[in-house]
Amino acid sequence: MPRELDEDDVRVRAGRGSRPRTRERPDHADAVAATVVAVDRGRYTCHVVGKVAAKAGWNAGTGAEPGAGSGAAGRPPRPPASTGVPSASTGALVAAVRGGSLRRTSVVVGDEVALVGDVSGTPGSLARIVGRAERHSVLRRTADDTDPVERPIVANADRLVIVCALADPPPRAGLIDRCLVAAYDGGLEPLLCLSKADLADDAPLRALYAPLGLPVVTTRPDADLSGLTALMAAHVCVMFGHSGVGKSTLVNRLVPDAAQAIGAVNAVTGRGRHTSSAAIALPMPGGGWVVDTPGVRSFGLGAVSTDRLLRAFPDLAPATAACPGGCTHLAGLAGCALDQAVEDGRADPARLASLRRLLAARSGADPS
Ligand SMILES: Nc1nc2c(ncn2[C@@H]2O[C@H](COP(=O)(O)OP(=O)(O)OP(=O)(O)O)[C@@H](O)[C@H]2O)c(=O)[nH]1
Ligand SMILES: [Zn+2]
Repeated sequence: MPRELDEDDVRVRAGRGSRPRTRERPDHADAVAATVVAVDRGRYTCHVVGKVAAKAGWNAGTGAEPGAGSGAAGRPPRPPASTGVPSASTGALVAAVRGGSLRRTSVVVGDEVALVGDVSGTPGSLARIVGRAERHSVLRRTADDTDPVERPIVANADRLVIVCALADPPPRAGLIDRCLVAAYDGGLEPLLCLSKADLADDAPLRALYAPLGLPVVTTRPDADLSGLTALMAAHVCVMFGHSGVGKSTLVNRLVPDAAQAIGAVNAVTGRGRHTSSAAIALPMPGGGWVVDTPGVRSFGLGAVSTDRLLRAFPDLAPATAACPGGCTHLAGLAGCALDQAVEDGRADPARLASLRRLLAARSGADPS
């Protein structure tokens, strides 16, 4: 796998001990570890979590992105260990820019980074990001389904909370399906949050998603959020959903001082939130983080392959070995071995129907 050189490589391979240190080749022994909580036009707001403990795992390269190869294997996903979830009680917020060696490395909300320079966090100070830890998950989308360029949105999140209103706006299963594909693809555990349960019945959507075995919770203004908080506590959770489904309302209930926390981030970047594309991580009072993302209309999946999606269905994937070459496994195709597997009782028809819905969502067959 290709890997970009990081600054450690540069130092080791240069091999000239007497070489004077320059601004480009600093000694990063004193780097501090931080988590990126907001990104705004080249400015990174970082939450300092302590000293960089070990150099292993810190690099400036992007070669081994999870999801693209290994990360989403073996679905359904296991709940991740909560170790490494930054605690809200530690650390200052520091503004930073990417160091030169990271110019071609993506850094997004949730990335763990190494900072040098002015890490005081005092107004006007600016630190430099000189390393980015390997990611264990990446939520990514493409601009549209024909766009092969993946754009990471959030790194290292454990859970994708797909927020879907039961009414106003009416639920769009197509968008839920696409979010599910992105979660399975990126190594996040999806959960479905059906909001505005005071307005409509949740039974049809629950029935639709039952075969996938994912947690489903409903929320409404007149009931507490204990079901949702139990699933989110101590995890890094991305909230995602169509505009108007009630995401901000939920974030404000999950993080009672959300407005204040967002204000603190804005004060650090000094720029204000860039609403069209910015994600922001906010610490939850009970531990863990909620990453709020702007409402979307669609979710491009141009870079997700059939094989990567199939890994989310370990019960069905083996049967596809008998498919004709290039089989898309969509319904109505002659020779798709998944139909035979259902006929033989080796596969659950409801699971196959769900897989095919996601495959169709991925390939753009669904207009959502
Ligand atoms: N009836 C009902 N209305 C709700 C509920 N949650 C939110 N709303 C209303 O739905 C509207 C949209 O809520 P927001 O929280 O702004 O939605 P959003 O998903 O953050 O929207 P964007 O900011 O566009 O992404 C507001 O008028 C809320 O008051 C709910 O559980 N029930
Ligand atoms: Zn097939």
